[in-house]
Amino acid sequence: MSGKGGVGKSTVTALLAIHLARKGKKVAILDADFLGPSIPKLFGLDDASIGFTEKGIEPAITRKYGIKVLSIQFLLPEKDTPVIWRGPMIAGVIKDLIGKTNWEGVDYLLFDLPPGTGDAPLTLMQTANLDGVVMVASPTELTSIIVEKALNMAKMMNTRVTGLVENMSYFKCPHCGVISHIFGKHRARKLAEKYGLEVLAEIPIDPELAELSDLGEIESYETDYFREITL
Ligand SMILES: Nc1ncnc2c1ncn2[C@@H]1O[C@H](COP(=O)(O)OP(=O)(O)OP(=O)(O)O)[C@@H](O)[C@H]1O
Repeated sequence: MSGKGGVGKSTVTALLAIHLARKGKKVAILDADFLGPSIPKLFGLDDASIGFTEKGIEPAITRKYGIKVLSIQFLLPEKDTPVIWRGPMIAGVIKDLIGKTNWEGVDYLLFDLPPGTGDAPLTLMQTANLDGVVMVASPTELTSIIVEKALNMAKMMNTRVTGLVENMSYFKCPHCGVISHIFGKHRARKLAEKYGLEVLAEIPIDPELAELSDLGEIESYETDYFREITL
């Protein structure tokens, strides 16, 4: 989850799923960002369809690492159909998708959430028996109160925070290799210290990552920024 939008939640969810899959784990992603689902696009699954068997909804499968992906996008009549739902509807659909999908054999189920502390994180924290929350933030957001609000939500809901991911943390010049902390240095580390949390990854701004994401080829992104994650 994240306090604000556009900080790279979906990108980080995808990179974390790839990290775990490369370690031999069976991974699934439930795209719970119904209003702005972007997980299918990252994996080139825009035109994917899902199946229905006696075991429930069968998610789409990514090409390279066999990650199971379920998104509301797969259930809409047209790609550009908006989802216009009030809170109780969102909560109901999240519960349905968790309960009625075939997650058999999956070691890790990741949820990509919409930004903020709204209905989707509330529903998951109340009903999904989560192992933890990965908080994603950009350096600029890390000094604002908004990340702390999200951290406090997890605390109030008795949900463990697995750790922080600082996205767009720095930029490494492709010509000379110099690292520039454009938006400030080690902000996640400072916040992690304050809350006794772990920094799971510091991910740079990388045009290659943006391009592969746009092309639906995020599984071809080779660099892994994640440290060992203990759940
Ligand atoms: N580290 C990065 N380097 C380069 N581009 C990035 C990086 N992280 C994210 N982006 C780009 O920034 C944009 C927003 O990322 P993303 O969709 O993952 O954010 P989000 O937090 O999930 O957004 P939303 O709040 O809309 O759900 C995308 O175009 C993505 O490719």
